[in-house]
Amino acid sequence: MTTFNGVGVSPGRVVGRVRQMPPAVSEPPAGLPLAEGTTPEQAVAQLKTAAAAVQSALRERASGASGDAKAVLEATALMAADPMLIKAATKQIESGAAAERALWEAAEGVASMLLQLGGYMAERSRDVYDVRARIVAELRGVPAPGIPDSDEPFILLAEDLAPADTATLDPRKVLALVTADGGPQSHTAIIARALGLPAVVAAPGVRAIPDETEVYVDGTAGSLSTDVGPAELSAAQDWTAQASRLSSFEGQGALSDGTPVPLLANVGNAAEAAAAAQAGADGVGLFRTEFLFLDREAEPSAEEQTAAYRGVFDAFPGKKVVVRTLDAGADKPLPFLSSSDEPNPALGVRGYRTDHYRREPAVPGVLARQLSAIAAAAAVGTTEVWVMAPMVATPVEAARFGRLSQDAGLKTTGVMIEVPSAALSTRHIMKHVDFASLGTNDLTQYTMAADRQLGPLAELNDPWQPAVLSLIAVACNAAQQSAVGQSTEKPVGVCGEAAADPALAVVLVGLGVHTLSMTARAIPAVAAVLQTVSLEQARQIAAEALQQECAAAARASARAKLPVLEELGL
Ligand SMILES: C=C(OP(=O)(O)O)C(=O)O
Ligand SMILES: [Mg+2]
Repeated sequence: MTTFNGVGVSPGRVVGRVRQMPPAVSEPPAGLPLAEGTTPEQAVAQLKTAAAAVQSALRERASGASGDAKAVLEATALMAADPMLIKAATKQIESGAAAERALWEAAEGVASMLLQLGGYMAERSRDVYDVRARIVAELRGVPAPGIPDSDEPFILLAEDLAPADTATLDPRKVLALVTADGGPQSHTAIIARALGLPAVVAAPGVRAIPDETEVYVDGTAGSLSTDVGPAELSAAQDWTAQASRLSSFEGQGALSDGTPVPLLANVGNAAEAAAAAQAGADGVGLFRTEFLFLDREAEPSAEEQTAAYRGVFDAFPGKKVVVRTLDAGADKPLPFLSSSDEPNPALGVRGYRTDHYRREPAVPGVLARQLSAIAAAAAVGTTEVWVMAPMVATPVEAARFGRLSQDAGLKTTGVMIEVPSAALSTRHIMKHVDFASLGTNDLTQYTMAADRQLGPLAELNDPWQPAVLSLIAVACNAAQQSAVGQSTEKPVGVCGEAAADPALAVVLVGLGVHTLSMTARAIPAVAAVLQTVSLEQARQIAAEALQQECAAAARASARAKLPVLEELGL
């Protein structure tokens, strides 16, 4: 029997056959000449045949897809036989370059031209890079990059998933995700939870499993086993039955004694907001606004921003939507805001810092203009709009952000507590803002000094680490202390992935967190577990977890007090 252990990041148990994600296509060496014995005419013909094959494969996939995936595939299929691309490559082949190198350079030229045009055209540069990789793979006779195509549902094994891969990830085809790399806060993990797919990350060795091998994946335990017997088959069947019981949620999040715990959604655009409202979310606890800014040459106009924010607000009339201002930095550089030359992007000019600690060539005022656009969108309709800044490290920054927001006409302002210094300064920070939201993804990476993207550090990058729980406790206690003598306590929420772990959700509430925001998919399971404990019990469970020496012990101590997890297969 062979078992591969990793970190379980999305619950569920399935049995299925695996498909390996092909490796990324490497760049053909610069100056690679035509192969001996190949004429330029032959190379051009090979290129055209490869481009046509890629186009028809993409068209076929598009015909079987729907929604966003269909649109992505159709746009990419069109690009595969783009005359401009083929013409530019032909020219290079005629001057002696190998077809794959010629295409690589031609595509670079087309993509940078599209990027210069900006807006919609700039977004098409992604399609150019995608077809380039596919045509080069076809010329080399290796599998096409990206999610494999299959008529049968399969378990996807990969190194890690890039954001672009997930656009074509069809949850009806992919039964589970297991990656050799990637941490609990990686893109793979976030997508798996959003789609409700069982997933394991940081499981070294799984890339050697041959395609079509039947395996059992346990996304709760974080394991993959090639030994599939009656016990595994029945565990998978039980999960399917339980999953359908946990697929919907109505009403409001609350503990067994009636203590309300609003369950909010993390969203990134209007479509996700509509889906979250449908799933019963009580509002939005984290609206990530990056989607509008990434891959853009210039800052989006006030009108465009206002329309995009309205799209999200409209999904939650009369409810709360917490908008997080732009969180970009050297890891996601924007030409008008940040530079890409920092040695340590996670510790650099990121999030709120891009406003106050701005460096050339960034333009000033991006944050103030974003706040005005949010205020303009909030002025119409009944949505209760709150704003918060990411990456705030000091009370002084919190005060500056509060003033900027109020100047823009926004009433309820807050900050994310995702840097240890902010957690330790909560008492002072709360004097300047109306609420705080704990970003446990970054709080964990900064507390543990462990890059959240790195699979090998997954054990450190675990929000169950007692040091992380201690900082959360410090922040919650300080928020409570700062309310002494006041009529109401300023709310402290959690909007990191920790909120989506039902056992950790209980601990967070026990530590003093008021609201939990997560991917909408996770809400039914979190709601089901929260309603089995009283506030007093949650406090005891949290106190015990806090006493433990390591993440595994903290998790085990909480789980032992929550028998409902076992009953629900979570
Ligand atoms: C919610 C968070 O923000 P992001 O994942 O977008 O950095 C966090 O850091 O926990
Ligand atoms: Mg963060």
